[in-house]
Amino acid sequence: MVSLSSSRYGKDNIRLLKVERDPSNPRLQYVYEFTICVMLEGDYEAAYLQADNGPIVTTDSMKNTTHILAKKNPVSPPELFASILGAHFVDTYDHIHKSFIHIIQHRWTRYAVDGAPHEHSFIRDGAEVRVVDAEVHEDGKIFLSGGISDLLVLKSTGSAFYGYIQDKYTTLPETRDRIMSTSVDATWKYDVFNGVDAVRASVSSLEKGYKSARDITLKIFATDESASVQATLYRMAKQIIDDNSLVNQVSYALPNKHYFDIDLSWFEGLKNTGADAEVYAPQSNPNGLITATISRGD
Ligand SMILES: O=c1[nH]c(=O)c2[nH]c(=O)[nH]c2[nH]1
Repeated sequence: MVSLSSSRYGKDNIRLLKVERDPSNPRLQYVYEFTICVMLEGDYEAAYLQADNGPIVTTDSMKNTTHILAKKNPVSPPELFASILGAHFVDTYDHIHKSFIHIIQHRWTRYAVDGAPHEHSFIRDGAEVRVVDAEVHEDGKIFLSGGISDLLVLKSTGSAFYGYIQDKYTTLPETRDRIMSTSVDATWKYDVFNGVDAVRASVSSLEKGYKSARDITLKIFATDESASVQATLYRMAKQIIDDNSLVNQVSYALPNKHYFDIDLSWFEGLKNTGADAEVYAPQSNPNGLITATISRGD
């Protein structure tokens, strides 16, 4: 005896790029490139249990729907587009009860030519992406989260690490000045929205959520006299919650990308450790991984 405990299905890696043209100057353009995953949950058990395809909304149709709704709606901010897309499936099909939309927005940053921002030319400045998740229920509730992934940062001073457990397993030297580097993975959750119109009414807060989370991450990374990745992470998350009334939870996953001093004293007594360190050895593995979720209230 077995039973179907849970199931979800959909289309992953739907790719699209949308060009939006300024109404007063069609050469002034904005581009949005997304990779999207659409997943649905509902009453389609017969497809699994009886090989009955009757209740299946095809994953190919999900891809088509994504393209059509991107044509008919604004795609920015991605939180709004994810809500529109997710609501479409639960509103259109009675037997679909929940949809899960995951959007990765790839960075195309307008660049300057002869000192002036160019109207329609963009540069991919790094691997960093903006991420959005929308969980849309048929009763209209929309659970949104925004995020940043693969934002690679490094500071060459302003980070210390000492005072930790010293026991027979410890070899790590304490340091008052080290390189700190991480690839930021941050996620922030919003209060639940009641319907797409409520999301639409909060577009400016969603845009501000993304901009302020990114700015705060970069600013606190740079300015905090860091005692540890843990302490710096907490300050970032707290500031994001303090500055965004609709955000109720922030999570970070911060790999600690180590750069170790290289002892060169064997060569003519060269001093290259501690305060004398200038040439470091980047470590690819293993790496620390510091994670936490910080919530509003208790
Ligand atoms: O900021 C840090 N936190 C740690 O928990 C840790 N552990 C370690 O070896 N180096 C570091 N750095």
